[in-house]
Amino acid sequence: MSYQQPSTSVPTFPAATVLGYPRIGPRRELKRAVESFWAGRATVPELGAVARELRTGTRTRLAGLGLGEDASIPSDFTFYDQVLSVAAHVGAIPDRFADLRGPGGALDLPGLFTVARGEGDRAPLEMTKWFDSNYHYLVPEIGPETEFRLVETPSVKAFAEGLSDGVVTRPVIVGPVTFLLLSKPSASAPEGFSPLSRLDDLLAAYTDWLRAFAEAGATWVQLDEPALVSDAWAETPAQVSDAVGRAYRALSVDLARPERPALFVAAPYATIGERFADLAQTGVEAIGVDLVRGQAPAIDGAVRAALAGRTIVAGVVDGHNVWRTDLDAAAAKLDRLREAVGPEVNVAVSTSTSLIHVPHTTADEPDLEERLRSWLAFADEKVGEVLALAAGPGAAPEAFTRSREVAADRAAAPGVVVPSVRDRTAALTDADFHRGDYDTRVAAQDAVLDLPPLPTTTIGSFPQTSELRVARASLRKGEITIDAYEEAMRAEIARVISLQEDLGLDVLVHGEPERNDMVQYFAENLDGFAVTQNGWVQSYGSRCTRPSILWGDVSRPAPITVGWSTYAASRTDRPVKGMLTGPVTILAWSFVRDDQPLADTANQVALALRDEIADLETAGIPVVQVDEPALRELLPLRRADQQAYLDWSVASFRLATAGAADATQIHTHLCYSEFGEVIGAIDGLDADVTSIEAARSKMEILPDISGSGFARGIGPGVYDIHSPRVPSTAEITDLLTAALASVGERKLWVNPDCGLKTRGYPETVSSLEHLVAATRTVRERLGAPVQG
Ligand code: MET
Ligand SMILES: [Zn+2]
Repeated sequence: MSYQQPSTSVPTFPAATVLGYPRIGPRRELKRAVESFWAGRATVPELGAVARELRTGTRTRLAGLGLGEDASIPSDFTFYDQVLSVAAHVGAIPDRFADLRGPGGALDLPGLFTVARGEGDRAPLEMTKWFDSNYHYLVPEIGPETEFRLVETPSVKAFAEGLSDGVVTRPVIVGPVTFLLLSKPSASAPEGFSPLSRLDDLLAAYTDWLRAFAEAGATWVQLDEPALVSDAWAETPAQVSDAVGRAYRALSVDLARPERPALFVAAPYATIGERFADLAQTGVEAIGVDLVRGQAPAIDGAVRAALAGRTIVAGVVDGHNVWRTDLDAAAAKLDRLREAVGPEVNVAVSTSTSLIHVPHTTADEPDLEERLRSWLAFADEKVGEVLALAAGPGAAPEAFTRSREVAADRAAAPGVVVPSVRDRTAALTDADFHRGDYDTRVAAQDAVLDLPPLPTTTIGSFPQTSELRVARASLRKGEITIDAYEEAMRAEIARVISLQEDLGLDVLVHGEPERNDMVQYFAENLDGFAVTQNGWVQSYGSRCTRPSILWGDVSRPAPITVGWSTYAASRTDRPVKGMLTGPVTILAWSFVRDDQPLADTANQVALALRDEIADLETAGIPVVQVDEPALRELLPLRRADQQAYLDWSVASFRLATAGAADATQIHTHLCYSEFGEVIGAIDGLDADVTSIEAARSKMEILPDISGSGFARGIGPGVYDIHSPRVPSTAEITDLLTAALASVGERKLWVNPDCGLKTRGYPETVSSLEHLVAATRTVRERLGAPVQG
C-alpha cells in the first residue's frame, strides 16, 4: 500500500464528519469478546481478531453511509476507555502497576485490563462520569514522579490498519489539557499538587505521538478537549486558557507540518466561550464547537483574521440524543456561522459530540412502533444527517423535506401532547412543592415508626441472583406465565424480608427483585416511554445500558410498585420502605424528548411519582425512598447555567414528594459522584432522610454536610458495595464514630453506600451483619437500647 507523504499545504478538512462512533458493536460484540477473555474463554489473539473485525466493520459501514472523503471516518477504537488509552500510550500508569509493564514500559492487554479493573488488593483506577454524560472514564493518577514517554501506539496501528484496507481515517485521541484536568494527584504527590503542572512534560510525549501519526500517513488527527467547555476545575479560567495556548502552540507551531498531521481540536458538550479565541491564536488547523448544547463562539475581527484558511467544525447534529435533526434549523445555524466567519474560513458539518452516546441504528429496532421509529436518528442515521447538511437543501432536497414531515408528524401525534397531563401541570401552585415544617413531620413520623437511635436500613436492592434473571427472561420469552413469575418474585421478597429480620435491620426493603433496571422498570410502567431492543450504549468498559426513550407526555396508567411493597409489608411487623426512582434520574438515564424544556418533562414524571406515593401511603407504607443518584450528573458544565438546573431539578423532586403526609417519612439516595458542589440542592430536596455514598471517599462528604447546616436525617454510606470486600465490624464502627461526631446522634442513619444488586449473597450477609454489630456497639456507647 502506498500513500502520499504529507505535504506542507494543509489538507482539506472533510465537509462532513462525526466526532466518534460507537465502539461496542451493533450486537455488543466487543462486550462479549472482552468478557469471555476475562473469563478465560478467549485468548489475546482471539480478542484481537474480534476487535479488528469491529474496526473494519465500522470503517466499511461509515464509508457505505457516505463518509467517503479522506479523514472523515474517525478511528477511535479502544478496548476499555479513551482516557485510559492515553495513559497507556504515554506510560502514565501508577506505580502499583509497575510490574505489569514490559521492558519498553508498555502494558499488554491483560495488564491494561488489570489497571482498569484492579486485582486483589491492588485498586483499579477510579472511575467517574465523563462530562454530563452517562459514560464513565478511568481517572489517571499523576504526580511529580510520573514519567511521560510514548511507550506504545495502538492508535497509530489502528490508523495503519485502515490505510492498508484503503481508508484514510482520522485518529481521535483525548487532548493533553483534558487528560491532565481529568487526572487526580497520585498517592505520592504533595498536598495541593496539580496534574496540570506536568503539561510541558506530557507535551513531549504528544509530540512524539503526532510524529508517529504523520509517519504512518495520517492527514488529520482529532484531539478531544471537552475540558475547555467546563467550569468544573480547581484551576482558574486564566490557568486553563494559558494551558490551552501553551499546549497547542507546542503541538502546532513548535512541531510544524509535515512533521505532524493537521490538527483538529474538538470541544464538545457545551459552549466553548473564550477558549475558542485561545485556540484560534495557535496554529491548529481546525476547531470543533458544539452548537447543540452550546452557543456559537464570538467571532471578532482578530479571531476572524487568525482563522483565515482554517476550518470550524460545526457540531449541529446532536451526538447525545436520539431525535432526528431539524435540518432547517441546523442549516440556519450553519448559515449564521458562515456569515460570522466570512469566506476565508471553511465551515464543516459534524455531530456535536462523539456518537458513543447513542445506539447504532434504528434499523435494528423492528419492535419499536413505526411512527416513533421514524422520528429517531441513531448513529448511522446521524451520518446521513451530517451529509445532508453538508450538501445543503439545494443538493439534498429530499432529506430536508423528510425532516419537515417528521417534525410535523411528531408535533401532531397522539400521546406527544396529552391534554389531561398538560391541565395538571398548568394548575400547579407553589403549595404543591412544599411539605409541612420539618419538626412537625419528625413528631408525626416518630409516633408511627418508633425507631432506635442510628436506625439501620439498606438502599433498596438485594443481590440479583441468576434465578431472578432467569425468571425475568423466561417471562419475556413466554416460557412461564405472569402468575408463575409473580409467585417467584413474592417468594424472593419473603426471603429477603426474613433475612433482614434475622440480621436485625430496622427499616426493611422488598429488595427490588422485579427490576431489571431502576429507570427502565418505571419507563416500562409509565405512558410516554418506549424501550428499545438493541439500543445499547457503552456506560464503562464492557458495560452497556439501554436507555428508554421518553417521547410523549408522561402519566401513570396504574400503580407500579404498590403490590410488591404491600406484599413485603405483609411479611413483617417492621416498617417497610417503598422504593421509587426520582424524576431527575429518570430523565438523566433516558433519551428525553427535545421538544420542550426538561423542567416541564420532569414535572410530568414527578406527578406520576406523586400519585404512586399517595397509593403507597394508602396501602400503609410508612417510609418511601425516592432515589436521585443522577442529581449531580445533569449539573451543567458551565457555572452560569447551573442555578437554573438546580432550581428545576430540586422542584421536580419536591413536586414528587410534597404530597406525602407529615407522618410519611421520605428518604432520598444519592451516589456516584462528589456531592460537595450540590450540597445546597440536596438540602433543598427537603427529604426527611438522605443516604449518600461516602465510604469510598472515606466520609469526605461529612464536613460539607455538617458545614452546610443540613438539619435532617443523613445516612453516609458505611461500606462500599462496588467490591466484594467485606468490611470488618471495627472498620464500620470507626466510620460511624466519625460520622456521629460530625452529624450528631439524632440525625445519623446507618446504611451501605448503594444498592446490593451487583453483589453476591455471602458477602452481603457478612457485611450487613457487621453493619448491624457496629451500630449496636456505637448505640451502647450512647447509652441507648442496643436492640433495634
Ligand atoms: C444507583 S442508586 C441505586 C438505588 C436503588 N434503590 C438500589 O438499591 O439499587
Ligand atoms: Zn446508589
